[in-house]
Amino acid sequence: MNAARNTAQDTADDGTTALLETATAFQRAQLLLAGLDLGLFDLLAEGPADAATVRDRLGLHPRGTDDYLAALTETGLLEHGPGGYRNSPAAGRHLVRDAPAYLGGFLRAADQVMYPAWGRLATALRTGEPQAATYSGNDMFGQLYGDDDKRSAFVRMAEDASRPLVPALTRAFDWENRSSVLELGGCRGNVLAGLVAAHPHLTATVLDLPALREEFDTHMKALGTTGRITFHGADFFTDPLPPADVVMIGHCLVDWTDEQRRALVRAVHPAVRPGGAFLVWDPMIVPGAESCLRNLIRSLNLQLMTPHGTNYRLDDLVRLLRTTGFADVRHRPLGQDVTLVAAYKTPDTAA
Ligand SMILES: C[S@@+](CC[C@H](N)C(=O)[O-])C[C@H]1O[C@@H](n2cnc3c(N)ncnc32)[C@H](O)[C@@H]1O
Repeated sequence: MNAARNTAQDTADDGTTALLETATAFQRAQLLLAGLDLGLFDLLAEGPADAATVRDRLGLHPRGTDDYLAALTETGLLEHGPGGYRNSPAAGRHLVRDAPAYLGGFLRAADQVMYPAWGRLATALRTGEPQAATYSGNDMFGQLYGDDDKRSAFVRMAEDASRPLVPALTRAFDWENRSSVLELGGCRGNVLAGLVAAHPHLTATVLDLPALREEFDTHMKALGTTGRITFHGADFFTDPLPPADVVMIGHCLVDWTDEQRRALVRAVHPAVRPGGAFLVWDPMIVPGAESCLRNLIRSLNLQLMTPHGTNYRLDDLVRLLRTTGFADVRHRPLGQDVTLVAAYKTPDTAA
């Protein structure tokens, strides 16, 4: 055997390095998730600390602490200077409890629910069965919402995923010329709260399962928006949908099968007032787009996490909206790999 063939250069060039990095990507994920679990980023939000202080304050064993902090520094999540370790700006914004853009709800779900389920991807691919340990059977929302901790964890995860989209959503549509908006699956009203803050003339309604009413009331109180947004407790598959100029649904159609998506879109059409619009935002699969791999992975995540969910193709949704009777369908990227689709209904000219 030629020893020169074993150089790092050779193995990198034949794809070994990239392949091994992919195979061990869970190790990098745990660098971040363990920091969250340990409270490291909260500690460093108080001020810089050296390794000994971190060890003492978090009760860590000396064996791994130095390497761990050095590794987090290499990832860019920590910075190291004269005062010791400190959070990077991104860690300070997103990994510190009480920071406005804290992503702990999503990251804890990633750690505690998604991470173990991804270890069973092969089983899911063989059986088609979800692998989340948080519910069983088909009534996912019924089971999650029947347990205070699971409901709270789910709601926070969902909000962390949609919160970064709100500023773009307030700008990506002509809200000024509409007066009412109904959000289907609008959860605790977090997205609508951002929307009405930017467009105070809007009359806004969240339609979501009745089990979320209390969460909604508490959240509106916390945001200081009580009375500004109405909660309509209903099942969007079986109950009548109240009419609005704009009906909106986000991070939601992905939870269902193609057949359920078709049924929901058909139910929405009569609820959109003439001249109004139906807005859908989701991490849709757009072949050839830079987001394609990430959204295919998100689709597999939905297959692990939900009884029915998959991401769907943008083209399929556009076709469905046109065949349902929407006159004009447009789309644009919203950020975070999410596409916003706006389907317009023709104005009523009979009057
Ligand atoms: C993934 S969450 C998205 C929440 C919100 N749109 C966001 O992006 O933050 C899906 C939402 O759909 C709601 N939902 C699920 N099934 C529903 C049904 N049959 N009728 C009404 N809402 C439903 C859930 O309660 C949940 O709030």
